[in-house]
Amino acid sequence: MPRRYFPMSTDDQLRFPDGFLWGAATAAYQIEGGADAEGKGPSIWDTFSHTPGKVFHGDNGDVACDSFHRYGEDIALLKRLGVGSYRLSLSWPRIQPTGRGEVNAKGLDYYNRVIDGLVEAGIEPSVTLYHWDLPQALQDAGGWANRDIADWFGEFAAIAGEAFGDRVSRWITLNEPWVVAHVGYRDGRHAPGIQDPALAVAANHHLLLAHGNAVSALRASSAAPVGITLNLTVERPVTPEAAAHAAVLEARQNGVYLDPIFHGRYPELLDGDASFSPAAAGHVRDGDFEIIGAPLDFLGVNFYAPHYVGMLHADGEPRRGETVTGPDTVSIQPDGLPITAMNWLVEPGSIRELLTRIVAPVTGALPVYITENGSSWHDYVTQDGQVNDLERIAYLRGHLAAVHGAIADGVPVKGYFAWSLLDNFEWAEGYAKRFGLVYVDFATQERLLKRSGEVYASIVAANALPK
Ligand SMILES: OC[C@H]1NNC[C@@H](O)[C@@H]1O
Repeated sequence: MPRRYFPMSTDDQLRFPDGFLWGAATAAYQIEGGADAEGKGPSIWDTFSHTPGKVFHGDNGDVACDSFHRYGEDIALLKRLGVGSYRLSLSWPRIQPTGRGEVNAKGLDYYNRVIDGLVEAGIEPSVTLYHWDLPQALQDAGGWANRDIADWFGEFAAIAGEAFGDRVSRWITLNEPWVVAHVGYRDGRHAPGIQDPALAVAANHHLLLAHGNAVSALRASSAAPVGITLNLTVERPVTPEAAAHAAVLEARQNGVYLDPIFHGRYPELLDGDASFSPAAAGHVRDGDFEIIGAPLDFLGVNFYAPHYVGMLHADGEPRRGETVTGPDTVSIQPDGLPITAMNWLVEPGSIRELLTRIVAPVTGALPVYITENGSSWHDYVTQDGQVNDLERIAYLRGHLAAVHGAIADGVPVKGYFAWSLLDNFEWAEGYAKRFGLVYVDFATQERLLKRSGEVYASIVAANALPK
């Protein structure tokens, strides 16, 4: 990657390039509530969260942050942050209650209100078509394991493009398809709660076909740029012997999306592995890679933490900080690295490694947006009504400095969306894990800007990070 120098840093701060897009992100099921309001159909997360034992504390998204009613408050908070864009997602079953055919006009009305409110506030709507809340009726027809879903999703994308395409500033087809396929269909921790590797690998491929169909549908109905958001992993081997395993893990999470989209194939490293490669499992048909490889205008990258991997000791006993992950492999929590409330490592340099070692060699000059980055901590409101989330501030500063470094390395990162605007429904963790720049009191729905939100607002205003 050619090193490029531009006046990015003065003595006391790290300046981001002119026009760098600052944003904040949420997702429909995590904030809206209104689970059956105004014609919305059930999603797989409505079903899953109401299934005993699936979500911590029995939490569900029936009300969440009540953004179905309080989106005006959310827009006011975005204005307070001074961000240029808001990344929101559309609830497919709010727009198509059964996922196919009939369109719910009141569902379109809701998103028109939100999008119009953003435009009026001078905030660009960055819209994710799918952020995990599949219409239950489509899951009843096989969900992402049914190849027909690629057409159903293309139909939904066309409806969204025609309804909102004149005001949306950028489209993201899918959020984290790896999580959809492998957490939803392989280990079952997320909706629909299936544990079947064969269905997971089928879902992996059908998500990509759906993505390709959505790109075409959006191109036909909207002039806005189109991309996809992938949660990519940085696997760090702690010994030379673990390097091969680390490479396989990166192929299983990164390669199974980056390679089909940008190289028209699945990772060669997974050839013959039918439990991870859709090609080896026989799902690839003639013409598929032409659909999947539809040219994009940007790549969205979600990143939170690296993973350290090693080989199990000869005695078969995991050492302190090691968790067995296979017959001879372990994941490792290195001493001395902070961990968040989610038990994720805090290691800011890893986002720079992700962008320079994994993303840039694939995307080249294609614009990249950090569409999610953030951290969860045990936040609380002090007697004087403050949330002094100093750990989140440290995480934010560290990762922004690392993104700044990646830009200086020549990676064309064009924007950063903090995850998340609000504390919200953190999937299987329910409301126990807070990621927001804004604290939400779920009993009263009051929103309170945290110290990290104030710091983020000052970084956005300066387009720079104080050293
Ligand atoms: O776990 C934090 C976030 N990760 N990416 C997807 C989002 O929906 C999650 O809340």
